[in-house]
Amino acid sequence: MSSGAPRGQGQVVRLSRGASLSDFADKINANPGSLVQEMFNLGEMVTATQSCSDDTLQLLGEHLGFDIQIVSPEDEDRELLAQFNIDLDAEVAEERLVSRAPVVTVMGHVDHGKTKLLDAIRKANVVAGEAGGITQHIGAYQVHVPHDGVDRAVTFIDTPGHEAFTAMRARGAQVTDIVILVVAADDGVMPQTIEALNHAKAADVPIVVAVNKVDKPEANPDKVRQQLTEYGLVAEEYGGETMFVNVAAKPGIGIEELLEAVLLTADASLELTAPIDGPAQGVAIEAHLDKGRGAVATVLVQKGTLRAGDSIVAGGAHGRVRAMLDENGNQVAEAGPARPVMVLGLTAPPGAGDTFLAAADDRTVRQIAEQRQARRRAAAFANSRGRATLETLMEQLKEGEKTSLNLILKGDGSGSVEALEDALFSLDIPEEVQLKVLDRGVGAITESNVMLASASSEPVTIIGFNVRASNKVREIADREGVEIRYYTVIYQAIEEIEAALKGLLKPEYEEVELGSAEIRDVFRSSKIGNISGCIVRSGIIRRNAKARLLRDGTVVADNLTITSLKRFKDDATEVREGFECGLTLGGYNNVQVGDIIETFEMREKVRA
Ligand SMILES: Nc1nc2c(ncn2[C@@H]2O[C@H](COP(=O)(O)OP(=O)(O)OP(=O)(O)O)[C@@H](O)[C@H]2O)c(=O)[nH]1
Repeated sequence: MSSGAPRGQGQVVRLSRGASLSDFADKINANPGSLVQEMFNLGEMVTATQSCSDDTLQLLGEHLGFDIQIVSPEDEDRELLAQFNIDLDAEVAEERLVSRAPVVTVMGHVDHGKTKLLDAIRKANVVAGEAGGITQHIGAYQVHVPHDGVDRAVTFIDTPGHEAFTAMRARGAQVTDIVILVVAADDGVMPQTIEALNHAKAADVPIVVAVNKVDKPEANPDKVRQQLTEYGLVAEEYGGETMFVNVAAKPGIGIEELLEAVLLTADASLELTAPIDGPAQGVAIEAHLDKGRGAVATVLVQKGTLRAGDSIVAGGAHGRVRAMLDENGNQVAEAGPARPVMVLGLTAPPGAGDTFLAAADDRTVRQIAEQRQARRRAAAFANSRGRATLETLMEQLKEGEKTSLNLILKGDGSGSVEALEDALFSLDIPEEVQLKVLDRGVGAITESNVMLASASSEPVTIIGFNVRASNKVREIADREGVEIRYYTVIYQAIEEIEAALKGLLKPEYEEVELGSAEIRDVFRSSKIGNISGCIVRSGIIRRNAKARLLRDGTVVADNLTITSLKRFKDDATEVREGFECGLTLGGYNNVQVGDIIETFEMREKVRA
């Protein structure tokens, strides 16, 4: 069947990642319908406006005789800047480089003392008599440390935890040079310690371990050292390369030693230099809208020097630097590399991790900002769904490509996660596939799991074993193109992964979520068992639909059916988001206030 789509003779067609057939059609002056038809002939049902995977675009391009070049958002931005003669990666002559302060992020398990440590570091450094002396939280601060008789600066990102770290990395911003991993000596290595460690490793950032709370009688700092060897962090005193420092953030003990360790680690493993002259470039750390002052953004200068009066663009915002303030609320006239400053004068708050740069004039920065905004709107519209899935893995294998299967495992108990991992690694894995588990942990699938997957250079699949992701986390996964697969029995997970590895994966049915409801009240009925009084949180709840019950993000019962559904006294077939209803789950009675009921249908999967 001929579609009337034009044929190319190897002409190059550049398409943005996640482009639709309609975008492709625009570039080759074709009717979008003709490309839909071509795809159909090739065995794929794709609509004209749906965002396509790289593979789909390549397949169609090859079929029609075009040389498809897919351009990433970062490349596009570089090209945009090149139109204004700006090259962020331009080589800088050696003699223009000066050494700069290391930029440090503090990560660790909940309550292990990240916030206290950041406070202690800042306090230890407040110079007596400094004007104002009132420190402000601006998202980052710099301290000065005497080191070998020289005054050295260290910059701290003042947002503890790995959320900010991964959010920035997901946007391609490498801000952190060193991670301080805080581990409480009375608690030892905990799940988020490992998570933080994995984030740092994935980013290839050296780690200094702060063994905190050593003032507590039950503190056991040696145990922390021992525990971390299992994760490849071997203390120097044990013959390894990682510096461990005992600290007590609350009374402020060991802070100087910790700063010393940061500088030693920086000097040993990093070459931290940047040009101090030239227009400033860097990253936005955090930003908000202030009633009186308008958009307020903390930026970290990475190259060049930022001055009051400069025209800057940060993400899709632009403006002229009206004033710059440091972490003590003092006005500063200029900020060089590794210096964080709060900037007033932007048209809107940029996103954390957005790059900023100073340019020649107001007109240039306005034009860059406008073009970025237009591009973001287009990208949001196309909502990239070019996701890597077990299915794509299988396709790659069929074509004999070498590939890797990267997983993050989350489960309802550490036993089940270990069992799953053991079973995975005992599979007969084909030579062409490298199986990697990037992270593992107990509990619901979190935003930070998704961000780690999204920031990874290779596609990552998150496996949820008896645990789920909240709607918000699911939305983020969709937006970032991260695949999440849920299982309730280990062998099913193993079977599917093995099938994908052997190129046999052919799931015929998929679960389509209908909606979710929260239990607000439980009524006991001697006749029909427990009735759950619910509010529908999303989608619809339908009678006879399949359901599962979640408590704190963990599946407590699966394979349930909504056997009766009522609105007030009347039977209902379905109840929509925002409305209340009463329902029963067959004979299942172990329901509690606060539980979430998720309902779904099994639908035949549309496959090429
Ligand atoms: N004894 C003692 N207590 C500490 C020390 N450092 C922190 N704490 C206490 O530990 C608790 C948690 O400290 P935070 O700094 O809030 O911990 P965090 O890691 O920032 O916690 P989240 O923000 O919840 O992740 C607080 O009650 C602190 O007072 C320490 O060195 N010694």
